[in-house]
Amino acid sequence: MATDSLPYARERRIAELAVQRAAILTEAVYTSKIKGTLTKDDKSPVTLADFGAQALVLAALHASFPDDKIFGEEDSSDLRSNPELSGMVFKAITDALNSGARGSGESAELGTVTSEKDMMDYIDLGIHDNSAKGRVWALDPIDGTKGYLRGGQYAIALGLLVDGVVQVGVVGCPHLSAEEGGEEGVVVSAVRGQGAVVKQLSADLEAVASPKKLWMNQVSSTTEASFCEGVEAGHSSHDVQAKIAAELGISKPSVRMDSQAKYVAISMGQGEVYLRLPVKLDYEEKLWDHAAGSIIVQESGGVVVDMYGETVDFTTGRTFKNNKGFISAPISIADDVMKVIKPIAIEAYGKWARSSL
Ligand SMILES: Nc1ncnc2c1ncn2[C@@H]1O[C@H](COP(=O)(O)O)[C@@H](OP(=O)(O)O)[C@H]1O
Ligand SMILES: [Mg+2]
Ligand SMILES: [Mg+2]
Ligand SMILES: [Mg+2]
Repeated sequence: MATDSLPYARERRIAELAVQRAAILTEAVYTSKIKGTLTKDDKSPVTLADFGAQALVLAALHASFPDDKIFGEEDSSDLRSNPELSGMVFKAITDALNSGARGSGESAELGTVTSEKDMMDYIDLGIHDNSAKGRVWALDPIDGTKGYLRGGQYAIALGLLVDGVVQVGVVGCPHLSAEEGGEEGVVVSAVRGQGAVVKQLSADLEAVASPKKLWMNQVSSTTEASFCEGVEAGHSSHDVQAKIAAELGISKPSVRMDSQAKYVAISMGQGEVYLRLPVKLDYEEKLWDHAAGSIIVQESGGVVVDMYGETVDFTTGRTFKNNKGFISAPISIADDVMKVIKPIAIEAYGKWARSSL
């Protein structure tokens, strides 16, 4: 029986279990032929698994933390106008809950989804928009949907903010291994001040007595580093990133990977620097794309700042209004990395001012 004695132990435990449960659904849909893909208003894709995973995780948060507010990436409007898709999502949820896989099955702490109406109501618990005050969860039910559809990496990412500061982060990566050649499927979690750990996604998560602690490669020079970046050229500027890498003296080619698996990979020592420079300055990064991943890097001995070296400000609602470009690096080289990046960012994008200053 879990004791939940440390601060945020219960939040971490429930978040891990909710992510594990959602991953049963996303993996089942991943291996099936029908993904129910739609294109959202911003031209990005969403699948039936994004909706299903959001319903399952928010049902769990509602059951365990009914007073907390939630930011969820998706909403139910596409399902309410599309009964066929809604039925498919509900079937995927029922199948996942009845799958017999580790983490499925009845649990009072994780709640349940008993009807399509229930499902849509849970999905719509994610509409909150004030991140500055109180307890707010940020969920990305599938981060890297394009990667998910391509057969690449994806993540289920859940963070908890308290008064605008991320305190807990859990990221499940069904296609990432903790070690080369190791079993695919990890769930990484972090609590501020308590470090980050990794478990197998297939494990009995509550029974893992001493999960492996994460610590980034504290390389002594940027020339020893390798860097990762997104696969999608529309999500970050591969050109600016290549220029930065050259200035840092990084000779190894970049590792391209979708989703917050990048944050997780560098936390596990698979690469050191994560570069995410904007393609266009008018894009506002989403809170759920960074909340969970960033605390995992910080708790693994890393630094996460924006491309001007500024602290990331999580208080501005569903999108970041005070930061552009996200950079992660181990503490050992973070200052050297930022010395190189800041002038390149100013040259490429100008001196962008924080909106609230
Ligand atoms: N123009 C853009 N610039 C930066 N990020 C973008 C973007 N358009 C979409 N994204 C975000 O990039 C995320 C995926 O990141 P990556 O490219 O590292 O895999 C997407 O998450 P979702 O897949 O959850 O929608 C989406 O929120
Ligand atoms: Mg999306
Ligand atoms: Mg995302
Ligand atoms: Mg998403």
